[in-house]
Amino acid sequence: MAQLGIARSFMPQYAKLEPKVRKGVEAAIAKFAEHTHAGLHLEKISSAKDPRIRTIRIDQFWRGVVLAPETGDAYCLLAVMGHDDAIGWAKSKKFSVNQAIGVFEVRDQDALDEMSPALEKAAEGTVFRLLGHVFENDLLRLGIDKDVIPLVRLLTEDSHLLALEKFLPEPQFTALLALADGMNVQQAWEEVAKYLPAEEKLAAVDPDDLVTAMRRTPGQVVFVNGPEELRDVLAHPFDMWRIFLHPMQRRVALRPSYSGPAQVTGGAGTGKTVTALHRAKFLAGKGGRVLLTTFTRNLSEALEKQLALLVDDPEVRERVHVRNVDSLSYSIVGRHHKPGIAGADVLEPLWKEAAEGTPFSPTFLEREWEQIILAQGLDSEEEYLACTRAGRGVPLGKTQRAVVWRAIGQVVDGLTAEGKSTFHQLANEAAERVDGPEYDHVIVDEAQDIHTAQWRLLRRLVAEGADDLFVVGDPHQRIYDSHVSLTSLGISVRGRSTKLKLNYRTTQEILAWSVPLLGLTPAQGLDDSADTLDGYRSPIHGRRPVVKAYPDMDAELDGLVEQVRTWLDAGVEPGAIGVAARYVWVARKAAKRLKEEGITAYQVPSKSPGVQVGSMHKMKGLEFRCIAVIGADEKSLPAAKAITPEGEDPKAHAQDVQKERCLLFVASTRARDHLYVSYAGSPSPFLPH
Ligand SMILES: Nc1ncnc2c1ncn2[C@@H]1O[C@H](COP(=O)(O)OP(=O)(O)OP(=O)(O)O)[C@@H](O)[C@H]1O
Repeated sequence: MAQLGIARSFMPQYAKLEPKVRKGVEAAIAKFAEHTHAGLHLEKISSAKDPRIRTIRIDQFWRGVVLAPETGDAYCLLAVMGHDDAIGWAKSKKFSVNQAIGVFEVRDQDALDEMSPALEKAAEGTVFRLLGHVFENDLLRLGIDKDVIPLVRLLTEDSHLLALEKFLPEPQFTALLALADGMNVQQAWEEVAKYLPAEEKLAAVDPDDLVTAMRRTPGQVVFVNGPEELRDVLAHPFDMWRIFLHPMQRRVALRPSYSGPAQVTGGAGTGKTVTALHRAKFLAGKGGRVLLTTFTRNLSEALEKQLALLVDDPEVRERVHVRNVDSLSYSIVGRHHKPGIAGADVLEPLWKEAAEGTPFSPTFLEREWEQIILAQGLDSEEEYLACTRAGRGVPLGKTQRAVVWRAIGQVVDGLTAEGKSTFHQLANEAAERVDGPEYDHVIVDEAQDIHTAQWRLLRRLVAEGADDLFVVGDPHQRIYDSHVSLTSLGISVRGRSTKLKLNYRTTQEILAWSVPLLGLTPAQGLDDSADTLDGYRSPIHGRRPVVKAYPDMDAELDGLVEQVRTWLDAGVEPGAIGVAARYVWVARKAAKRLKEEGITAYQVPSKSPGVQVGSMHKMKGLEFRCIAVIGADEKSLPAAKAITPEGEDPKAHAQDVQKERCLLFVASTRARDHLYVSYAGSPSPFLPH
């Protein structure tokens, strides 16, 4: 039986085929299993850049593109396209084994050849060369193909190098980008080494052995063993994350063991959740009981769905318990008594009343409670008087602390009288009530927004040791008040932290627009170190975001309706369109207007198939093909109500402004293909000028 590899490039094309054509493809693939090399009718292509490329007939119109190495009985299915496109695609590609790291690589040789004259012309006018300082031997050591080096020698500008990204294999492009960014050869090698196969020691690299190279590159080619595995791969062509992990994701998710807590960070859309899901499957597959937790219920529901796609074995699935942190606290406390949850209707008047007659605002008091008293689990006035108030911007003397303690006590008593608590109080109670570890592994997604009290609970749910905690988050997406220091909770991820940099969701154009929204303040990581988005990028390209100004809200909503109609007319499914606003009332108004115009729209989270409209907070962790961010005006972003006055607490003020920036960033980076931003009146100061 022949060995059959399916390439990553094949999947999105297969996903778009009509069911009838898919059947044809499946029948053609089945032949691979039945035949040996000689028995298959594979057509050679004249004047192809690589002599090993073939096509296979699916029907009159469709062709599969197959790589058939000269020796052995292995094939790789690379693409499925209409006849002419298939021939054009197949002719242009060249396949090779990376000489430094032994992985399988594809490059678009036609495109590179076509670029060459333009680069030569640009190089004629200057002696400067972007990579002129790098020796040829070093380029080869970094895995740059010797046939590519002449082109590299012509580069005079960063933009020329960036133009090669689409046509070069990723490890080679990464090496060149690192060198162009000013890294030395050793530093560039560290970037390339991220693509090293998982093998402990790389065997000698044979430039002609494409099959071994393919097997070493599971992010690009998956070999199927038998019809069942093939059926499984073909059953979910849209969900490539199930099978084709990036080498970094694979290394992090499938590492046999971490000696203690591990952390994965990375900008929006870099596949952190995907990595967490694979880690959960991996650990449960080894027999462990896994808690996979996240921030909200709709996020935990999304995790459940993805896990169902990823894990076939019911016994393994059974061992992964998916629960958002609030419902976890609720159910643990619920073992002892039925908790009552205090909403804003209860809390707001209590804080207002407590602040009266004190020099402090209700927000200041609430923050002091959340960030100091609940976060440190302080139970008595003595403890509060003696505690350090790291993170707060205004020092409080003993007398002031006594006033604050009394005011907060009044709120807590008010809640107790009503039989209610907040979720953070509940987390504290749950942490006290658990008898001991209930899981072997705890995996936390959206970790940046988990409150310290909730961390204490999570810490208690798993015994300290190897593979206890796997923490996944992005401090640039912090949209709540939790400024957690894992180190201060005794959770050290030192030496076990990885950053993902490649965005899988959003186009480079959307990223380039969105990242500056975050401003210049570096984000504080959960491990207390500054976190930057250096190297964060996307290989996908598309349209630039559109920013529209309107005279008033009515006109802005008309503009929204027009934009949503344009997307719908272009064939975008209603459920793949998201509309985000800073305020819930604006989101409601937008949904109402869309409905009045005959467009089905629902508030997020909704399972119904319509345009998904919601506040920016509700957009956390979700993704859409198209996003409209509305109400991005100066009064809404930052939202005055959410900002502590600078005079009251400068630190809290700065954190609040940053949180508002993050919100806009989160909303904008939910878009896969299109981002539309609008405002009425004056624009938010966060928008690019
Ligand atoms: N290896 C992969 N192959 C294909 N698609 C991937 C891969 N990894 C992630 N993706 C896709 O990229 C998108 C973003 O992934 P994911 O939600 O895991 O990112 P994230 O870092 O958690 O994002 P955010 O922080 O914005 O919530 C998803 O559509 C996911 O399916």
